[in-house]
Amino acid sequence: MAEDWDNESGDTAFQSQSSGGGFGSSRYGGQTNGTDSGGYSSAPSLGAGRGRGRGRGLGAFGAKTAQVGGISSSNGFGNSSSSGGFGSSGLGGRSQAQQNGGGDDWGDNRDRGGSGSSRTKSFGDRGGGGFGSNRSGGFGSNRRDDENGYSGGGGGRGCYNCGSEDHQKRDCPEGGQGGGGGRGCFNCGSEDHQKRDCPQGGGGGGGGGRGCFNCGSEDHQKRDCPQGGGGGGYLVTKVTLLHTPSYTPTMEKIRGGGGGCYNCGSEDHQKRDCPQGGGGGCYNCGSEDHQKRDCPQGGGGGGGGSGECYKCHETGHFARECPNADAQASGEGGEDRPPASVYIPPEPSQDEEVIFATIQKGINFDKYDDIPVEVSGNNPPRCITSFHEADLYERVQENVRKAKYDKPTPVQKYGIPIIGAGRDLMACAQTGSGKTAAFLLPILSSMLRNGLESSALSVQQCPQTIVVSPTRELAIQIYHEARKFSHNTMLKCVVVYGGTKVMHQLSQVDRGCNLLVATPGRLLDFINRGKINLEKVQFLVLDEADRMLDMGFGPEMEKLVNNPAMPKKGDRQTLMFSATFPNEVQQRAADYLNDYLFLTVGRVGGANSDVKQVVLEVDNYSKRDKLVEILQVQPEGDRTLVFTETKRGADFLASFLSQSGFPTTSIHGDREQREREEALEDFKKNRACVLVATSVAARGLDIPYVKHVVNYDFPSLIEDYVHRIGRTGRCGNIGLSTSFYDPEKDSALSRALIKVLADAQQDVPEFLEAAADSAIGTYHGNAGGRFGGRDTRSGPRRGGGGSGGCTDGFNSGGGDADWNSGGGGGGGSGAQEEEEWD
Ligand SMILES: Nc1ncnc2c1ncn2[C@@H]1O[C@H](COP(=O)(O)OP(=O)(O)OP(=O)(O)O)[C@@H](O)[C@H]1O
Repeated sequence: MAEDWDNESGDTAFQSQSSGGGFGSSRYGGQTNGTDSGGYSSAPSLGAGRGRGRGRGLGAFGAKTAQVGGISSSNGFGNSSSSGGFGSSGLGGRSQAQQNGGGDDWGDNRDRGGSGSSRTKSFGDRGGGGFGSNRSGGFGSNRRDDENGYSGGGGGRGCYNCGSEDHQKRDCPEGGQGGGGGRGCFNCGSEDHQKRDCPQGGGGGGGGGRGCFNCGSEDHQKRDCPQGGGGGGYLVTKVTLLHTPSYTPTMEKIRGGGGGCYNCGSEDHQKRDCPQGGGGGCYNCGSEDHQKRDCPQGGGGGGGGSGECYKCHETGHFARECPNADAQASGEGGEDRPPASVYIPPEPSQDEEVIFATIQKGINFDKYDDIPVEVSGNNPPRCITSFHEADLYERVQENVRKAKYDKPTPVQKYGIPIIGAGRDLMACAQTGSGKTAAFLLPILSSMLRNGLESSALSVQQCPQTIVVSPTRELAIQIYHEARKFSHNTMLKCVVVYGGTKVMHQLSQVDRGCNLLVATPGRLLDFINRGKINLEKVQFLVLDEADRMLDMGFGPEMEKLVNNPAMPKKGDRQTLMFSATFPNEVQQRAADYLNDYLFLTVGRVGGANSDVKQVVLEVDNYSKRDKLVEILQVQPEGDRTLVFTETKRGADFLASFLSQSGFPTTSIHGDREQREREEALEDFKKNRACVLVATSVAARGLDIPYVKHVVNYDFPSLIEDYVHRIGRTGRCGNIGLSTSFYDPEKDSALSRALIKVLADAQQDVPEFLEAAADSAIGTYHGNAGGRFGGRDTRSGPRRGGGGSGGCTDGFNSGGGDADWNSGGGGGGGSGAQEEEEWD
């Protein structure tokens, strides 16, 4: 589950806390990654120094053309609140240097960068260099001819020159000295002499630039610099990973040349005098019991000491007490991954046109009415047929009109009265069919009618509604929907999610909070801080509920519902929504629900039938060509969303597509939150017509004009497939999905895929049938009987209680025998649903 997002091969090498030096040196040399396009590297994944020093590094990037330029993490250098985080960066690389001379520009800047800088030539061309720390801790060596394109991280003991643990640098048989472990001269790159003998003169240790590392002048050395000495570095301030040909990252010196404090950035004092603390305890493991040099965990790079937790980078606790540790481990949508969250999201628009902007209904919107619906459980209320019948609060009704919702979708027709009647609900309806409004409209109406509780003056906020979402972007989207429907009311909606500055979001909550949308890690953090109190919760909503209850988020949800302040089930309303609900998750969900109704629109876990599904047999080596072929015939203005399984794969592909003439951006869990939001915005605004994404964008996102979803890599779970292709074909619009099926890798899902295709009346290719015949396993999905075809309470061969019927003759029971519809009103038997293949 979470591994889609955060546990990717190739990244793990960078993640060891104990080995990650504070000086996160990184290099993806020009040709090392095997792409024609030269070495694009995923900046975050290059964060060799992600360890103690949080130096994710400015990702090295060797691109063939200068315009394509290098994208890299915004954070590496000079993380403002940490002494660490000097990510050595190599922008340039062999091909850039050779073809464009582009390396010079970058190199000049970096040469002056002081700590963490390295010479242009060092990367991709010569290796060498790669650290130049004059302060604490780690280093990352960049070795020449490193075909894997990476070396660094440093921080270990042993020789800083050749990396061997058998000796120290001073005894290194390979010679070398000064900063960086390269052979030959660190100043001019020649292998004929050492830097001390360099005829071109040369700088001090660490980087080998000429002249002063502080101010760049060639007239003096750093130690004599009239501007004072110290660190410095460069930050990529333009962080949008928009791989357009015209893109050029902007470099800006931060903490430039200033000696000053490595902890808080102030130039008034040194780190040791920093009033903000700064590194009590061990920089390696965070313990206060010892210093880094005594750390029993060994390793350790530089950095640290910011007073923030090393795991989640929030203040107020150490890593060992981190309340977000579980969320970290689970890899929630990239939730709370380092580096420190300093991002302040833009204020939402007050412009009504923006607030009420929505996807236009498509030609199949009215066909929603043909989809069979079932409600099982005790005494379901009657469904509604129009918003007028919905008994919405007047202002909410008005906002529904402004949003141009003139008719409810099935999940709204059934869901709104169920929630309005105070019942718990587990609702499953196809992607893009309006589940968000199905829960928001009755909740907002109820809150407004029954009185709002929060006060901007309270130290603690007691929201009456909590909506949890598995990804940050989905949380933001739900928040905007809540704002839309509560427009012109006193009701206060707030969103909190990881990757953003904690203080900022605390201040948002302080303004008053009736409805809180949140990702789990940040929510639990705010609860632990005493900022959010759950005692007034009336509505607890789990959007993408099956995801929220699976192995990844299950523990967080457990903590949430078991919080002593949370009203017990029965005293709160618990509402769960998703397009997929595997049986085992349904069973887990039941623990949180009280006498709930189970609403299904269409088949549980079925794909949206407005999406044409094409499956192509494409082996790994042909995927790129095939994708280009597809994009070449894509009509102008259409957006294409391409899914890969790994974050690094997403970055490689995004870079490749950009260089192939398709403006492309990417979103995944290793990107800064600012980058993620900008990427999405670029895609929405068509500045990039292709978005390459991992599963972090698979669920819930409602992006206009996405006409085509491409599964470049097949997902590992059939539910992910259903959600991914559901990013198109929304709200009655027609969409297209193309999935590359690699027989070498994807056969385990062949049967589940056939079922999804057949259920949605799609063509099943012969190669897939053949694969399914020989596939091992008989389950629909790889977890065994995952697709809940019905309410699991009903047992085999039993229909649910059926709904009370719908006045417009909705097929709420006793419908098409193919569907597991309950007997109308009074229960009765429905057709047997196939839950498993065998
Ligand atoms: N009754 C309606 N009339 C017109 N448009 C609607 C209506 N209900 C929802 N929509 C629009 O349909 C789109 C999809 O809605 P929503 O995002 O709630 O779908 P969803 O079922 O939650 O999808 P997913 O399963 O992907 O999360 C949105 O743009 C929403 O504004």
